[in-house]
Amino acid sequence: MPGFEEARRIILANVQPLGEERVPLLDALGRVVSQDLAAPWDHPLCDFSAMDGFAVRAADCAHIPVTLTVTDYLPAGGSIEGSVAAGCANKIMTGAPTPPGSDAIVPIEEVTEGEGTVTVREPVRPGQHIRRQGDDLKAGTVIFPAGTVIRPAEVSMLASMGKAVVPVRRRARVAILSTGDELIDLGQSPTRGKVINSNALSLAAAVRDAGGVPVLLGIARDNRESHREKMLEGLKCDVLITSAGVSAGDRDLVRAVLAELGARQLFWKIDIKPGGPTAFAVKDGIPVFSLPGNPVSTMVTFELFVRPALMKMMGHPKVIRPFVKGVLAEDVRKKQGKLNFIRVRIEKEDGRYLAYSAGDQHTGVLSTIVRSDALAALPLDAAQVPAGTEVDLLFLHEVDLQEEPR
Ligand SMILES: Nc1nc2c(c(=O)[nH]1)N[C@H]1C(S)=C(S)[C@@H](COP(=O)(O)OP(=O)(O)OC[C@H]3O[C@@H](n4cnc5c(N)ncnc54)[C@H](O)[C@@H]3O)O[C@H]1N2
Ligand code: MOO
Repeated sequence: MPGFEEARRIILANVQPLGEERVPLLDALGRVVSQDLAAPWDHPLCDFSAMDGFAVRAADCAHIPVTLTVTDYLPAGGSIEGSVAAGCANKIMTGAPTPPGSDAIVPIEEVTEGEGTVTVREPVRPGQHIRRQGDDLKAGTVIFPAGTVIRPAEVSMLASMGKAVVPVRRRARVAILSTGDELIDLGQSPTRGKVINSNALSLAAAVRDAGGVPVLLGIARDNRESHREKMLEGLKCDVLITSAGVSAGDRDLVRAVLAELGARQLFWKIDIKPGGPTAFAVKDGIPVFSLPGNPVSTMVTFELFVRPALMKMMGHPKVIRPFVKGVLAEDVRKKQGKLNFIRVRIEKEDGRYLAYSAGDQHTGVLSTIVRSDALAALPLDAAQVPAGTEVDLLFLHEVDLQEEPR
């Protein structure tokens, strides 16, 4: 039986980046560049003024104050015809190309304007307040190598380089299959013994949150035919996730039917809690995650195993959320012999993360995961972990956000 890291290693060794597609720039947000992208031109395209003021010849201003004749006006986006002769200046606005002849910009605050003249009052250094052509990027250099994640800053750079369409890794299409005769669809009223298929929704939300595209297959009933039919449909996607039917029950058919379909099982059961019965298989290159049905186990195993795999498939160079050190704020009992991931609330005290149990840790208890900020990894061999123990935390969301100041 693999442990947590070994199971994740096996999974990541068996998934590969998906193909690429070209998408409009804004749709590339959060996606990963699939080919090196070169700059088609210099950025900036030409020398330009970084200040509202006057384009001058620095040599004319060696002795200040000096009065120069204003021969042109160059607003950003306006005339680019100006030039600066000896003893002259052009009025220029931020962003306008610097006129030939000039080699410095004097900000408006450092001059006195007259009738067709300008008097420079402060010393002038050659090159001051001029942004140079190609300072940011030279034509032909790689703007972003393949593997770059596109965030708003990358969008800004790509837009200024004229990249209206960007090659990116495909989003993973992830088939989600729930199994079980007790399940009913969202929208139906539950009666005793029936359970709304919430796992399909929590998994779909998690897939979308990871940047993938969920494909909801509905419910496979507890018979081989129903499993087979739905699984064959799911195997047309990039990934298949099944929920439930993977432990030791008479009707736990998931692994058996996957085997009949020719899926190669790489492991079943992991030395962790929750998520012990998780299985992983591959069918013709399609990874199949069989997650335990208890709703919290489904969500936790998605975070631990499926999310990194989806990230790798979608081209992300970094796929593993790191553990962050924290301190257990209270004694916790745990199952010995398994790495336990308990749901915790986090408070910050003197710069340290303090972890409090978020409540009942049974894997059917949703209110505990709703209340929790992180999972705390409690070591394999312990049965009781005392308050004050340093623990690894896996954050489920941002915890350091602050309220608006009053
Ligand atoms: N004899 C053993 N019994 C169990 C073991 C074991 O090792 N030996 N493992 C336990 C653990 S741990 C877990 S976790 C569960 C996982 O079992 P399955 O994955 O086979 O899931 P089910 O038994 O079908 O369902 C468990 C639980 O989750 C509810 N469920 C299922 N699907 C959904 C869904 N789509 N949406 C919402 N809730 C769902 C289901 O009604 C059950 O309550 O097995 C233990 N047993
Ligand atoms: O390990 Mo099960 O996944 O605890 O609830």
